[in-house]
Amino acid sequence: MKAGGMEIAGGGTGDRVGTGEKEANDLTEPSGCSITFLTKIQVEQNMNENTLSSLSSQPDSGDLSKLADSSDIVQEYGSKMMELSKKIVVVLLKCLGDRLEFKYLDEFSQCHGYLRINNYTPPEDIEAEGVEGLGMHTDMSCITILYQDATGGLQMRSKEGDWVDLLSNEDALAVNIGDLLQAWSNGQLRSSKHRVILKQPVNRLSVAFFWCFEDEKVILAPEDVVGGRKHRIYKPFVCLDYIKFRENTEKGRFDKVGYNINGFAAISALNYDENMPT
Ligand SMILES: O=C(O)CCC(=O)C(=O)O
Ligand SMILES: [Fe+2]
Repeated sequence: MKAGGMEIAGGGTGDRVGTGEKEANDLTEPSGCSITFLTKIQVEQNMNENTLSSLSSQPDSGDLSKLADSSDIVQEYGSKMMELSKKIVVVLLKCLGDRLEFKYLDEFSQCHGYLRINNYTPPEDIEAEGVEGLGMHTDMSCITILYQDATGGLQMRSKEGDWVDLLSNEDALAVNIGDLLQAWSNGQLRSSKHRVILKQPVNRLSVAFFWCFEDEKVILAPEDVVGGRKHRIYKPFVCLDYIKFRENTEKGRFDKVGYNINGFAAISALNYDENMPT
């Protein structure tokens, strides 16, 4: 589908909101990274009880329209997110091993950024336990940097399987590891399961910045990133193939997370043990 002059993968729960198509509002970063800004979003209606809806179907959502129209602001925000993503990945590489930030930063030099503005409209007669705005999923990115407005509602799933509220703080950004980095790090960095629960009868806005490897990149955990497991738990795969896999299997499945990186690239069912990142 097309929205705002850009093609959008409608209905995906992850981050693939733009295609490789270059459009007028692409920015090329000096480092060789590029960013695609989506100034309008469109997510298929009725994917999730009509709570997550498109910008274009919400002409009265003043804040969102203003944000989308202010392309200078959107571009500046995207550029800052690109810079921040690079800084975050340096920290993550340092955590993975001594001097790995020098050795492997180059692997991320062609990363793209996608910006998605999510607008949630809950029903007026919302019940106390709330309504699901976005079902449990993992992001397909390397990392996602997320802003949520004061309404709150973002929840992370703990290792024990409990949902933990990520309290809203308009001065803070949340950072998620995505599936691509989970695979690249041989599962040492875990892609977080998350969802959105709406508890208040007010519109909710979030801005998600997805930082992703280039489509054609073959993802294979480097030898000294493989870590304590001593063997790779994911077979090599082309980034775009995983994105297509998710798009195909998730259409209409906002509430399912079964089709994740483990299902796509885990080397064998034997790897589905308690140590397997899920
Ligand atoms: O709206 C939120 O807080 C979360 C959005 C999200 O997880 C996503 O767009 O992938
Ligand atoms: Fe997400």
